Formats: sequence, structure tokens, C-alpha cells
Amino acid sequence: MTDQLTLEHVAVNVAVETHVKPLLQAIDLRLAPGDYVCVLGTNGAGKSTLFNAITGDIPLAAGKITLAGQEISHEKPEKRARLIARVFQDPKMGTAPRMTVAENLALASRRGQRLTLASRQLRQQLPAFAQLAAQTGNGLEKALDKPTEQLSGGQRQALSLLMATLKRPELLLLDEHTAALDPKTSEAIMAVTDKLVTQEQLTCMMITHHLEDALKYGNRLIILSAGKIVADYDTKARQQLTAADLLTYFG
Ligand SMILES: Nc1ncnc2c1ncn2[C@@H]1O[C@H](COP(=O)(O)OP(=O)(O)OP(=O)(O)O)[C@@H](O)[C@H]1O
Repeated sequence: MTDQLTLEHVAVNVAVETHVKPLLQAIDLRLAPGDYVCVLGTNGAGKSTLFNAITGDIPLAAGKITLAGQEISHEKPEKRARLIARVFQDPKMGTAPRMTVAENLALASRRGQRLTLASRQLRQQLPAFAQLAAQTGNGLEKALDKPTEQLSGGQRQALSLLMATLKRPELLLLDEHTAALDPKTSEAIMAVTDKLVTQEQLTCMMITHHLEDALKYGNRLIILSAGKIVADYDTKARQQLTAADLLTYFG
């Protein structure tokens, strides 16, 4: 099977005062289509930098990134955004606050195309959006005409997830997307995430600090430390792991 994502010897450096600090070192990673990978590591291990390298928000010092058969190593972030969707920790990051839920969904449905909002087109999409929003189980379907700034954090994060997946991305990056939510809402958002990713067989990487989630969700677990991948567990190997085993990676 052809890989969906490959990182070959990827390195990222930053200049700090008079020296060069390596943030990622010789990262080699291959994801098959539909791989759903949890990413763990201590604070500062390089998890978000890894995502930034993939999205083009930080330049590579060396190496090559290929996604869905296209080499993207030096493409601009705007161009990569046609292929990659990312959900951040902060629920405010993924949605336009003054636009309604329906308007945000309409824009997401046209990712990569010209961004126009015709009201007739929007009306036609409403029943489909209501059905989609109902999947989240948190009343989002009753808020289609509300500006997103009036939503709860959980509803907003559910909307960010729907927007990220409405137009199938070649890669979905979840950057601690439940970290700002209370435990119950976090659990509910993880359930929606799992449904969307597995139903659509999306290729997905999810950064989390929840060890239980890292053991429960996805089919693979990678661990970063000091800018390197220090462990890569497939489904079978992960089944043997406990939260206590994972804690050893956190010193
Ligand atoms: N643009 C930058 N310039 C300088 N240093 C940076 C830059 N971006 C990240 N770093 C540093 O790189 C290291 C890795 O940061 P990164 O945010 O990738 O870690 P992380 O694993 O996502 O951590 P956390 O779990 O705290 O979010 C940190 O020491 C951070 O301070």
C-alpha cells in the first residue's frame, strides 16, 4: 500500500542568540492511509513543532515530506491547508467568531475553493448542516444561526472538528484539541472525534497528554522526546502497554 504521509529525515532548527537549537532531529515516519496515530511526549518534546513542520508553519532545515503522493516539503502553508486540516487546543482558533455556525460550515465545505457565501446556497445546505451538527450530541444543530462566539467551548470545538473534516482532508492534525475542556466535555469531544475519524477512515495524528486516551484511541502510538521519535507502537504492541509503562517516558 502506498503511504499517505512520509517524513524522511526531517530536521527543524531555530537560531537562539548565537547558536542553532535543533527542535526536530532526523524524523522518519510513515503513515498508511487511515492510520490514526496518538502522539505523546513531555512539554517541549517537539510535538507541536512536528505539526508545524508538516503544515509549513516552520521551515525544514533538512528532509522531505510527502502527503498523498505530493511532495510538500517547501510548499507554502496556504497551499498545504488545502490538504491538511488542524484543530487547536483553543476553541477560539478554529472558527470565525462573528459568523454563524452555518456560515462557518459553509466556508469549510468550500475549503480550497473561492470563499464566497451566497445566502441561497447557504439555505440549501441548512438541512445537511443540521444533520451533521446533530452528530455531535451537544445541541449544535439548534445553534446553526448563532454567531460562534456565543457557543460553549465544547460546542465550538465540536464545530471546529466538523469544519476540519467536512471536506475530507488528506491529513487531520489534532493538537491537544480537548485540553481546554472540562473532563466530561473532553470525553464527549473525544467520542465525536473517534466517530468522525474511524467512520471516514481519515489519516489522523492526535497530540494528547491524556495517557488513557493515548492507549484507547487510534491504531498506533508514537512518543517524542527532545525532538526525536523514541517509540512507535502498532496496535498489537500498544495492547501490552499500561499507563504506568507510558509514565516512564516522562521521567
Ligand atoms: N519558533 C521557535 N523558536 C524558538 N524555539 C521554539 C520555537 N518553536 C518551538 N520552540 C521550542 O521548541 C521546543 C519544542 O516545542 P513544542 O511546542 O514543539 O513542544 P511540545 O512537545 O508541543 O510541548 P507542549 O506539550 O508543551 O505543547 C520547546 O523548547 C520550545 O520552546
